[in-house]
Amino acid sequence: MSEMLKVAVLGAKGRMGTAAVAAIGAAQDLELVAALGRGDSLDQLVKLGVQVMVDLTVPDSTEANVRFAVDHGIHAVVGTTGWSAERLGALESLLAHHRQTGVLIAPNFALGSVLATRFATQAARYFDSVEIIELHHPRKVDAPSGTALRTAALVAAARAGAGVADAPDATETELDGARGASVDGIRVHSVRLAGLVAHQEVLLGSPGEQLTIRHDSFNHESFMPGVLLGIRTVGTRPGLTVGLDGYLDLES
Ligand SMILES: NC(=O)C1=CN([C@@H]2O[C@H](COP(=O)(O)OP(=O)(O)OC[C@H]3O[C@@H](n4cnc5c(N)ncnc54)[C@H](O)[C@@H]3O)[C@@H](O)[C@H]2O)C=CC1
Ligand SMILES: O=C(O)C1=N[C@H](C(=O)O)C[C@H](O)C1
Repeated sequence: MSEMLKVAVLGAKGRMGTAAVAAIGAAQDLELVAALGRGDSLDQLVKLGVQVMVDLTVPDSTEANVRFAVDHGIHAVVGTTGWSAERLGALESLLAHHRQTGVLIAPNFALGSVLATRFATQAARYFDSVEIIELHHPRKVDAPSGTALRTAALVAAARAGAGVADAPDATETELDGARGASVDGIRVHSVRLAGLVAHQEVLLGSPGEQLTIRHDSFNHESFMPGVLLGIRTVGTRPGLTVGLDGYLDLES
């Protein structure tokens, strides 16, 4: 029997961390050797011989956690939000000095969400207008969601690449925030509502028609197949991968 992969979860007592601890515990090829919370020393990762660290913490902590992992040759699977272009650039520079180490930054581990973002990116060039509505539980600390930021960036790049004009919008006066946030020119609206988990709609419109691409996560289990895929794959993909789609064969 091949050796089990030694895995640590950071943020183990949070909503995602709790689900990840259960999913890893149930996987026969993975060994959960550390379940860390805020204030726990990362030195334990080294002492325990952790091979893959899963970061499910908060935007303020994740960068330092991942840099520690990379510095110690530990692969990292990251679901935490807050990875700006600047942070990603700095991480790539660090990884250039640690060529065997892999990092996956996955704004969303739910396979349906990854597909929805892909479909929206494919559709974006064919419509005059695109806007994104993301809807989450009210305990979420960041807005817009990491998924919406990623979707907007990909949609904007697809439209720019195809030479699509800006979406029509005659707004002259606006109450602050009424038109949402502009992410690379794409309007993103954030809803926080008790009872929700994680949901997103991409609205695409042209005269006389509308296409809506919606994804719903109804619980945190929905993210776990993606987390497990990330853990099993990250060691075979040195360098930085942004988006779980990088580990999926979506072209066939
Ligand atoms: N990529 C994905 O599919 C998903 C990503 N997320 C993201 O994952 C992150 C966590 O989300 P939730 O679990 O809902 O949050 P949460 O607030 O329930 O859990 C975060 C946990 O991390 C702990 N923590 C904070 N700093 C830490 C540190 N330095 N070391 C260890 N633990 C630390 C907190 O004490 C808390 O227990 C958020 O950024 C969220 O947006 C959430 C759901 C899915
Ligand atoms: O905080 C959450 O809950 C989620 N965060 C991620 C995001 O910001 O996109 C992923 C998912 O939407 C749930």
